[in-house]
Amino acid sequence: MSLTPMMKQYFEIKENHRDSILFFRLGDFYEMFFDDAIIASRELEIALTGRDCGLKDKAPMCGVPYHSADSYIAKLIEKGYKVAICEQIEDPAKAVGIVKRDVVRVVTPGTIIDSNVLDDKKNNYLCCIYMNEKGFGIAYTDVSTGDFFTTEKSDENGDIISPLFDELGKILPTEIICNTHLYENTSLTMKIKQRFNCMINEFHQWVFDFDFSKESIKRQLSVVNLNGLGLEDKDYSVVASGALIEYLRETQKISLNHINKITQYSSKNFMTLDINTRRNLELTETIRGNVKKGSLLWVLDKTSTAMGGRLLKKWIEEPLLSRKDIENRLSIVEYLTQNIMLINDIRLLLKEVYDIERLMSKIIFGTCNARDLISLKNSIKTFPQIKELLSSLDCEELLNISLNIDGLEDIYMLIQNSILDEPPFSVREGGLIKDDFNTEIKSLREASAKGKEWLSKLEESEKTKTGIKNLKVGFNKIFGYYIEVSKSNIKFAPDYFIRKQTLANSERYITPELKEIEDKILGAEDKMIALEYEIFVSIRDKIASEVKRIQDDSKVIAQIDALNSLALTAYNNNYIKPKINSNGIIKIKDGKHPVVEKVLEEGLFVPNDTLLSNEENRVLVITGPNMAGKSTYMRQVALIVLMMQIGSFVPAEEADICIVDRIFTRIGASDDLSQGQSTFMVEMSEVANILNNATKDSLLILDEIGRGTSTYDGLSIAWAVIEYISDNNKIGAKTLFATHYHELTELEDRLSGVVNYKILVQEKGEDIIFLRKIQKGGADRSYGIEVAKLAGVSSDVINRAYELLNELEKRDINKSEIALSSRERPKTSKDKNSLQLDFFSVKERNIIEKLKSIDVANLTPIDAINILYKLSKESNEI
Ligand SMILES: Nc1ncnc2c1ncn2[C@@H]1O[C@H](COP(=O)(O)OP(=O)(O)OP(=O)(O)O)[C@@H](O)[C@H]1O
Repeated sequence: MSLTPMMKQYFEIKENHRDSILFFRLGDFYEMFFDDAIIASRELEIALTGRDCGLKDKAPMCGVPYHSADSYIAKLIEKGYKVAICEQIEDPAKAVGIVKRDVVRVVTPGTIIDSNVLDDKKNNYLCCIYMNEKGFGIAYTDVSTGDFFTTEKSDENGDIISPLFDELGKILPTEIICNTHLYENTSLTMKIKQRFNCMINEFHQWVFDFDFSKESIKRQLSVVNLNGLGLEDKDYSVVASGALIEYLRETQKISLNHINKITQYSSKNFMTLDINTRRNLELTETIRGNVKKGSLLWVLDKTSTAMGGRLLKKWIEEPLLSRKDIENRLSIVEYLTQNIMLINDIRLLLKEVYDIERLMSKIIFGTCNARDLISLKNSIKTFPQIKELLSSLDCEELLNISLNIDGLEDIYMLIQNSILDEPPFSVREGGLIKDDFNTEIKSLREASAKGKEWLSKLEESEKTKTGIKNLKVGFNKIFGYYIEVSKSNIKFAPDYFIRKQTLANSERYITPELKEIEDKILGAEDKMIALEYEIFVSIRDKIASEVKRIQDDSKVIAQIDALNSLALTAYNNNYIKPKINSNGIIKIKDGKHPVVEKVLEEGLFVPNDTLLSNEENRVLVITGPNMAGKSTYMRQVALIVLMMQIGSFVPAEEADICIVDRIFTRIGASDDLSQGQSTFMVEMSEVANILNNATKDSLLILDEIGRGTSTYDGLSIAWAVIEYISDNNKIGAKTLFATHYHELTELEDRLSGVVNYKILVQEKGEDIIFLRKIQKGGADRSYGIEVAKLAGVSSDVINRAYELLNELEKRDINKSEIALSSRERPKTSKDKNSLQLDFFSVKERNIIEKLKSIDVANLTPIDAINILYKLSKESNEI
């Protein structure tokens, strides 16, 4: 027994696409066979059947209709498979023997372009990593928009893994291809896969070659050399970019002309945010639920176009470091906020602009329809007005952008003159092209219309001839045109009526004359459909040749949309324009958390001030009861700084902020538990990362460091961390440090730059009232049991907890007396007295110091009484 010719062809094609599920086109279906069929039938929940393949057993088979294939492909991609689409590549009518077939495209998570599957306001990145011991290059592209970026990092002896993760945390690719060096590091690839929830595969090692890559880039960009592309001395970037282009060539099979620019950037241009910080600050999605609602993006995004939405998201992910660039964005936002009418006008105008960035890729892939072209036409119509707006905003000067509208009029007129105003979705069923655009279309349409006139005349004459009043001419796809006669009138049907179909209540006939008319009508319609499609494709290709210009214009529109969105948010929420300083100060008056403020009922959010500097206010140790608002306050400061650095106004009454190079956060438990690390281990590795990478220009948000282990270990770690961070010779970074270890408030007196802050609560009987106000000083209690009570923990447990607390506090006092006497004192001073002072609390020490300074011998009795009264009052406040 041997394989059928078709199965032979199947195996030959499958051989080259072993890692993909092969969609094999047979008529109106894509069929899958053998293992592919077993997998697909399980994943898509479709029936598994069998097909004779020339062997003893039938081949397992399942299939999906051609017309609804997109949704099935999307489902498989979502489940982590690649799908190779195999089409008939010659006209079956002209084929000699078996019709030729080949794979026309491999769809992977990173190369999907179906707009039903992609999120409008999110890029879908395919990423290539080239890595060796000394460094890495990353190139990534969004095939649906044509964006292509690359960056690299090399460090002979340093850490290249953290920067790699930082970059990936920003890109969040859906698919990664990499070289063998990285792929063989299975623990690293596993970590990448789990952390970023993406597909990661090795690509041919021979592709990761500098000269080969150089040639690939030159071919893709149609340039003779790489000069002026920013890729000089960027060997890692060149190799990663070349390999990525090669992967696209291999999977997409067509030349992707919309990818015509490579943007090389350095991480030094943007604030570095590691993946934990992005998550903790909930920049683009929430920690719980991973949804946009509740994130900073949710508050800031008032964009009108999908392109603007995607760009704003990118801005939030890449806060700027250049003061000039930030100020330029801010000044446009400021101008707009002063002209709310202008903001609204821009919004109205931009609402008419379609996602032309993705539309151009559809044009390149040949998947756009006539409606898309109408949308393009309507978008282009707004361009002259948008251009005018840009010049009124000084965008050309401030942002160095301008809208190039030369020649777009031709595209507008081409679509206007050719495409009907409301064409169907399908481009293969006619009804696309205007009569006047093409004389042949006009005469074919006339012939078809005339045919329909003949038909109605024929109907009338047959009614007269036969006397059957309710006789009618109809059409269906299988039998074509027919004459229908109801059951009760069949007896009047003449002999020249040839029976074609019998229905329950009627009989259908044809006549030689009807057949003749049908041939004329259908012949004209078939020809017309074919011609309309041909004309449509030629128009599409003509527009494709303008891809670069339209893409550049779409980028300009995205910028104005993103700025307008920032302005509208600022206007609606009464944000203010932040000042930028170069002296390392973060000074905020009545700052608010942009998201919590929106979630709470209007007026309920309590604003707070902040003062951080390189000197006395470097590290703020923040204490306060559970639920008081410590985390909210710290995040609010980080978000206000970050908003300023994307060029946004900020939620505050006044803000004078310095540019920070990085924001680090260590908050709560991460989800690395799946990777076999304990909560505490994760916490400590995050702390290690911060201590290793923070600089004096960084902003650190540290929430309850050390709480993941025993009290004394945790306290000691937290203490040591503050010492290290506050030391100008080590890090000296501006830090907000929230803690329930009240012992840490002692550091205010020991370390320069450390200041205590507490968030106030008011005790009312057994209850506490959260005031949400921050104030200088340290808190004395955590009120954990009161908060547990508020949370609804049963009174039995609460009462028992109070009992235990009393018990433990008593024990703790005894223990701390012992501990204090055995604790090794810091050897900071040789002065015996000052060493002994360490035995006392800060307030006690202050009192002792005051007493020491009083000349007791010369005091009058009244003075002595007054002093003792004052001191006893102070000590009562302890
Ligand atoms: N300034 C504020 N104004 C009004 N409500 C606030 C404010 N800050 C925080 N809240 C509310 O208080 C809740 C608790 O705040 P948050 O989580 O910051 O407390 P916390 O002190 O960090 O608590 P814990 O120590 O238990 O982690 C928030 O969910 C928010 O609704």
